Amino acid sequence: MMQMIMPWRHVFKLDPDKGIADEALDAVCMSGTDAVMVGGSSGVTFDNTVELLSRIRRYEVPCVLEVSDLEAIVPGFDLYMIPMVLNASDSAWLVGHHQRAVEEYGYMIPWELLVPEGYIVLNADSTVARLTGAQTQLDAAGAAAYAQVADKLMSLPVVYVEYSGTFGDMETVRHIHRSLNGAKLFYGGGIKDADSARQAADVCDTIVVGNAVYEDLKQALLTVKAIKE
Ligand SMILES: CC(C)=CCC/C(C)=C/CC/C(C)=C/CC/C(C)=C/CC/C(C)=C/CC/C(C)=C/CC/C(C)=C/COP(=O)(O)OP(=O)(O)O
Ligand SMILES: O=P(O)(O)OC[C@@H](O)CO
Ligand SMILES: [Mg+2]
Repeated sequence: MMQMIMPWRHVFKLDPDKGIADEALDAVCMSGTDAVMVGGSSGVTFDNTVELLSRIRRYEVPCVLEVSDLEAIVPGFDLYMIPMVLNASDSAWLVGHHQRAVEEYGYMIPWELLVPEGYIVLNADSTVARLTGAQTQLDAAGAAAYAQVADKLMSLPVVYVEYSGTFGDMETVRHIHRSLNGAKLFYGGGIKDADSARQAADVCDTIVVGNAVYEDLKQALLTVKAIKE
């Protein structure tokens, strides 16, 4: 599974809770992005996830599910990304829901398709920060320390710096990137055009573009070419 995510530089994240027209979905899937990630922090259900997956499956682009709800785990994705929120105030978001999922799914879990992600949530004003009670007041060294726990103590393959909804502090992201040995660094939050995509791509391994797809698709599509030139 690491072989699959290693070369990713660009990912579009689509939210099953948000509608997307066929034409827009076509543009996203044919954009040259490395993968489409399906996920959101609220309103994700089994039905809206199945519906989105079946539409994306008309295309060749890799399609992965970022699991956020036990009730919305749908078979048929290429990979399952499993967020573990390192700076959550409640350990349910670090390992609790995960323990319940493993107990429930047991032997049915295709472990080779699971990719754990060490999430560091840094935008206090985001749904995911509120949901998980994330301790977002971290300086660069504090955030990098979480990243090193994920990378060096927990051997997680991915660290995900999550500024969902706002463009983050790129110096913090650079600092985190430099502190990693083995883990790949994903960055998401507020990337909405070519310029913000280049800035973020400069300081991480993989950029994730979410809300921009729904807010200004034309600009969102420019993020692919911008970082692949
Ligand atoms: C046969 C078969 C396919 C079996 C399935 C195997 C499988 C995948 C088993 C599950 C194993 C497992 C360990 C599952 C974990 C279950 C779980 C519920 C874990 C909790 C995950 C978590 C920490 C969720 C919190 C929210 C979060 C971090 C979501 C990630 C996505 C995110 C941050 C989206 C941004 O949200 P958005 O809505 O876009 O935000 P804005 O409103 O700001 O835009
Ligand atoms: O929606 P945006 O702000 O682009 O963030 C992308 C992604 O990191 C959300 O989980
Ligand atoms: Mg979003």
